[in-house]
Amino acid sequence: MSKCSNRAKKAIELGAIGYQMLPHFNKKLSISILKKPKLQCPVFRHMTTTTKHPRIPIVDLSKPMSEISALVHEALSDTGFMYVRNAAISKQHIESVLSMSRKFFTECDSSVKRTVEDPISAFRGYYVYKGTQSNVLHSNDNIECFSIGKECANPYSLRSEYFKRNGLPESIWKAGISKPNQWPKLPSQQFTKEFRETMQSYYNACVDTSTQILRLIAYSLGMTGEDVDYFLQFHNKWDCNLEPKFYPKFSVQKTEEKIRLSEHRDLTSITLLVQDQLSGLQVWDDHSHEWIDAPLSLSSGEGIILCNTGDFMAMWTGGLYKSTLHRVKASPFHSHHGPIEALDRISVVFFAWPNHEAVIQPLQRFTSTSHPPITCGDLMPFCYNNYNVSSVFVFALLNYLHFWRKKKQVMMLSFLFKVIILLRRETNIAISGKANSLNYFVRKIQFGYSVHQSCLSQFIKY
Ligand SMILES: O=C(O)CCC(=O)C(=O)O
Ligand SMILES: [Fe+2]
Repeated sequence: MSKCSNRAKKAIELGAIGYQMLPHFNKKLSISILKKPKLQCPVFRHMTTTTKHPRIPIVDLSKPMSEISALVHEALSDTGFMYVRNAAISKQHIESVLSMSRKFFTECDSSVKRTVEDPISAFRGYYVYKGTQSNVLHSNDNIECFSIGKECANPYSLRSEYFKRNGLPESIWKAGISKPNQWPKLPSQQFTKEFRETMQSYYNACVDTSTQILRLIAYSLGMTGEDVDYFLQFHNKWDCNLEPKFYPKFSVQKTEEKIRLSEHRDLTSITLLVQDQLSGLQVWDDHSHEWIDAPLSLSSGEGIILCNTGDFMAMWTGGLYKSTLHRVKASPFHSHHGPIEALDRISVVFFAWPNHEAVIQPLQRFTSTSHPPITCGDLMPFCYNNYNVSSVFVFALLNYLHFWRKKKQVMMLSFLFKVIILLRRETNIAISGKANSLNYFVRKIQFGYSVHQSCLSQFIKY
């Protein structure tokens, strides 16, 4: 595995830039399209064996920070992943959020889910996406999601500062991007109430846990006293996202490994994850060039959760704390007769983001990396499905020109193809009654362009 021919490397390099270009297929992958992954060989990654690895340590949050910070530093600068125990999320929290999510996904029929459908994927409501972006119709990689944001009387206030500062009229962002949580009316009143209470209380427990971890991260970077709250100032609105996911079960014909969610990095400060099956999540290990299983079992008797640092933490720390590729693999079991079954799976993911208007700059000791400051909200549009089309369109176009100059023919064609798809989509949106004003259209293009400019200069070297 360590050997990667130059030809393969080159091919990967070409492929890597355009990788996961369409954010509406997988919305958390945005930054991955902006930087060349440091990874050597995605093709070979698929060929490697998978091993369980002791390199993801368990950090006990009940211990003093001085005792655990070295372990945190080691884990986050190594794989960017660690398990935490004794967090503000209890075992009961985990059990109830997993069982409520399972109940919602498996017992509610599509008519109930449709009432909370989130067609523009603004991260509040129910939606389905393809985890591997496969174009094969029968590919079983649909992932059902139910997403909630911070529950508050006026969710628009969470992002208004950012959007006003950027001169975007409320009509563009208010109804779509900053909409309230969409709570489903479930088959019984009891279920409806419990579902909502469980989700909200789990969200709050995630906020408390993220607070603990962000302080611990600051400490592990050498900050003491009041400075351990350094990262909290950027998160004080807790405008984050909680997302239970359902990976349906399916039959596979061959014994080949089946990926259910493609490799990606998270556009977060930190991500917190629980899953209801022992296995599924895998983490790419840059040292051994292998996928590491990150098993996570409830049966361990403690409320252990998996935490990883995302792109924002990597920016703050000049890449010292990693934003590492990870993916979800199916857990197949062999029935004595008939085909192989891949088990269904529930995971609940909490994406902790900074406030939209928060300016992200490397910490002083990492300023040699000299990224220009960028706000969190500048990057988030890559996550918004509908809203974001122009940003992606402009991005694709500029990348296309960039490659054209470098005479990278293969990618040119691929980008051209993507540009055509996006153009078609954009035109449809502009023509449909939803966005019939030229002003809206032009604004989106301008916004997309400015996002592209800042992102490109920010991440191309990263
Ligand atoms: O479902 C999982 O275990 C992982 C999900 C994930 O990585 C993501 O949504 O970013
Ligand atoms: Fe992820």
